[in-house]
Amino acid sequence: MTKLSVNINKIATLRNARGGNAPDVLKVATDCQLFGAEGITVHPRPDERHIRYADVYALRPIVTTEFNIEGYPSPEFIDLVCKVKPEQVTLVPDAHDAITSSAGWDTIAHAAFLKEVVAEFQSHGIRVSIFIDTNPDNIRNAALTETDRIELYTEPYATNYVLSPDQAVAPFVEAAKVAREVGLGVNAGHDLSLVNLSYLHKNIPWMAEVSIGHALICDALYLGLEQTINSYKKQLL
Ligand SMILES: CC(=O)[C@@H](O)[C@H](O)COP(=O)(O)O
Ligand SMILES: NCC(=O)COP(=O)(O)O
Repeated sequence: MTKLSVNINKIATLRNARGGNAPDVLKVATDCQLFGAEGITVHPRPDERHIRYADVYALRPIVTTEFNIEGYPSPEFIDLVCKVKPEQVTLVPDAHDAITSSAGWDTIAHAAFLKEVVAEFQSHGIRVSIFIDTNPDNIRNAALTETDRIELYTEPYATNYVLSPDQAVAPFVEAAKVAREVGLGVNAGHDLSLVNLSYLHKNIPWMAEVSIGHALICDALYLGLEQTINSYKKQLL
């Protein structure tokens, strides 16, 4: 079964817009799990523009499913993750000022660094996943770091899906097969949505987890908009 981990970054973006505590990130995490999410993902960025380091500590006791913390393994990030001890950490090669994640690791160029960081997290009992594109050499080299899993960076799949689902998914199926051959678990994420998720899952049913944020939170707004407007109209009768 492929688990759904809900990325709640965008809830924090909305909260931060006004400086108060609405929407409440902790309540949203609790409710996501109540409504069936099998994990909660956060990606604290250095500028704390959405999830803050303090949120990550506060979320730890709230997340009773699987807590997945994503980010670039800077000394501050490593310290945070080792203290919070999530079930999983996903290593992402983001630049300090990245708008969002836009590439996977070059696991050949960064082999020694990744191996060291993977070992450090695993020594704290934390499963490690490496964010990666579909290049088979990168995946084979990821296995040499002794990471537990990889997370396939699915933005190219999402972009190309609308042109040709078959062609879009093909490199991802090949990549997931290589990962399976070398003993790595497969996660996937970035720009997955109601439009493209089911096709990816049909083609790679052995994915362990997908983490979805942006589209899922947008859909939650749209799917809830009618009921919400009705509720407000009733206040004005
Ligand atoms: C690692 C990854 O795939 C990203 O999708 C990330 O978690 C999203 O980050 P932002 O919410 O900051 O765009
Ligand atoms: N790891 C991917 C993730 O957590 C969410 O990405 P997105 O759905 O916000 O693009």
